Amino acid sequence: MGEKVLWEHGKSGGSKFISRRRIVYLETYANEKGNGLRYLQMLAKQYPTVQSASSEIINLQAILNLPKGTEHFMSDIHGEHEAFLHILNNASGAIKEKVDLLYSDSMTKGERADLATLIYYPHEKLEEAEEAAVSAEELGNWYKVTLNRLVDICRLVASKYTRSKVRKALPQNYGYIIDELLNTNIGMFNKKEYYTNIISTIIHIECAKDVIIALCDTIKRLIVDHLHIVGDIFDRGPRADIIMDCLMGHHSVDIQWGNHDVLWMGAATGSRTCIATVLNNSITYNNLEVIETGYGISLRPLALFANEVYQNVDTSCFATKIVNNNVTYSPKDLELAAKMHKAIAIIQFKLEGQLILRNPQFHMQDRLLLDKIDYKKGTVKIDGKEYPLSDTDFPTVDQNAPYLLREDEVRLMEQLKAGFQRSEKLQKHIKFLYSKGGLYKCFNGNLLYHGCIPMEEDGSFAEFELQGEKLSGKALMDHAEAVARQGYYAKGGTPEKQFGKDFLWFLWCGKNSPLFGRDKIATFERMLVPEESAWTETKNPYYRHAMKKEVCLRILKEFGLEGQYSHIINGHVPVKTKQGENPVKAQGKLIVIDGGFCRAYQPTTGIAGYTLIYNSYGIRLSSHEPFDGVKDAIEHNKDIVSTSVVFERADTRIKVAETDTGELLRANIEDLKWLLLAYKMGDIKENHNV
Ligand SMILES: O=P(O)(O)OC[C@H]1O[C@](O)(COP(=O)(O)O)[C@@H](O)[C@@H]1O
Ligand SMILES: [Mn+2]
Repeated sequence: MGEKVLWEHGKSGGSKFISRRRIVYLETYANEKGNGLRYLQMLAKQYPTVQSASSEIINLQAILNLPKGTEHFMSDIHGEHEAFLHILNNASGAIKEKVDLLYSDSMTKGERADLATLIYYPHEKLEEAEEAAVSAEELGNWYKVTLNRLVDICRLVASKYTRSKVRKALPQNYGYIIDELLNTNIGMFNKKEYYTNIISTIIHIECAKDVIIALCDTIKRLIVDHLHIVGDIFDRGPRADIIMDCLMGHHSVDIQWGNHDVLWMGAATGSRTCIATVLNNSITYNNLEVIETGYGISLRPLALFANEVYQNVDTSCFATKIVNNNVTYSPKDLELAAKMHKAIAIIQFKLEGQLILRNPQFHMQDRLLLDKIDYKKGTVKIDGKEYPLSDTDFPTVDQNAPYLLREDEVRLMEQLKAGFQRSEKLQKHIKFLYSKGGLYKCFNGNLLYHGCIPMEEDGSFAEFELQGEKLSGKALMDHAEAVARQGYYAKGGTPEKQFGKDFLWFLWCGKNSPLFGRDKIATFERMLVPEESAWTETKNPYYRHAMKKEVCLRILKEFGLEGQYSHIINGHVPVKTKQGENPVKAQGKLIVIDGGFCRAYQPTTGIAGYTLIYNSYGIRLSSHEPFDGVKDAIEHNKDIVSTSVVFERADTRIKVAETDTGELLRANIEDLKWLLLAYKMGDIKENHNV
């Protein structure tokens, strides 16, 4: 746009020039923006005077020069709410870093760890301090020292934001006091007494604890500007619902859906296939709490059905996996869980078969296994090869119509479906996943996705035919996301809704789906075929090709990203650190940050996984030790951030101007300048009465 010329010339003024400016303004602005004037009129409602528009320009221009806000990346949380909250609290080591920065000379290592833990868990640590103090005086002194320290840390983390942004982030309670404390420099003339007086009054009127909590919350709120979740919030671990609640309360977050998340999205929208699979996954880990307590979905119908239909049936192949040794289950509990597990798994296999048969375009006919069972021989034929089965006692399977649900199974699924659809909490969480989530995200030069960009053997982008259209690369991701949305938002009972629901299941485990990235899901084999070679799930060629820098550059380019500071940030695949695997691949272009929160996988990975921090100094990768619970973390001041490596350092401190927000702010500044011109031209009148 001719904006630059316009403003340079503007300096000289003159009536002749005014008319030229007016022509340029009408031509360029109205033509380029279409309805430009109407847009400016709307903008004028927010900035009704020359003065307000000018102030905003100055404000935005100043923000461009501030350091870039910190981004925090987490992935593959898998229901481990305690570990997740812990890493969110300590911002992958970023809080400890600030404590060390300020106090490494004046406090011991242990004291600093104690202070950091207070910031993570203020309620618990305050109780501890209260109990430890021998007198009110000692406690008062502790409050005083702690309040001063927390204000210093808070001031440090607030220093890279505008005062207005900090003010908006302050908690309602005590926000005004914290604002005063943050902005009072005790070195300033006349202010020392004022400052110390605020602190002593806080202690005197017995609200030190509340102010400490408010300060700790403010530090945690300001330390990270934006959170990215690279998928797989759900399944395996105990309470994904608590994680979702926490994300909903977060000030700024985006989510790239993982295969486990879309499965839950499908279940919430009423796909019976997804519901059966969600239940199978949960019962596999004997984790019914998330369903019953978290989402208030009663499993009584399933328990009754399983007890009746699977009363005298062999369920030895369906014993649940117990990962958390702190919980003990009675043999009766375990027996019932195995029956429920078998009942729902068989329903799942039937419904999957129906879905595959009605969607030949998914090319998943090789997963139709219930009709490949030879009950006499006790075998199943998979890809033309016969395998012995460890169980053929399937009382509800009709050999002549193996994919048909029995009437009691239909009734059961209707009850369960109603439970999923009527769970207010689940529906709220899934809506949130739709509003904050997507299949991928381009953010400040990085490309984030959970699984893969499907590829052919030769490394070219794999083509999928979806609803008559051949799609690959970015177009595939965009289309797939649109269909995933259709599954939730299309009108019930329509073919669009049905296809959308089926497609959510396809995204979960479909052949080479961008979220799953494997040629098949071997749930059937893992449960029923003892021969382990049948369990192999072959990864999409992407996982081989993406190890090369040039391939990553090609992927980034496909998504419109290039340059030294662009990376792919991937989840989904646990990094086997124990076997010497490095999360940084393709000469630094690909970072795999499976958070490794999942306890079941920790013995294989060797550590609990990785998270990423991207601040104004560059990118830092943190590795984590397994989390042993909040109690242990508090008692031993555990950070669980074992090592933190700077993986890429910026040459100079990165400013907001260089970020996506910077681009947006520049566009806003430009619009506001046009608005100023419109005021000056008289096309829009100022309004001083607001
Ligand atoms: O180890 P589990 O919980 O039995 O799950 C195994 C299944 O999970 C999957 O790995 C998918 O989950 P991820 O997205 O976490 O990898 C399947 O490929 C596999 O069949
Ligand atoms: Mn995954």
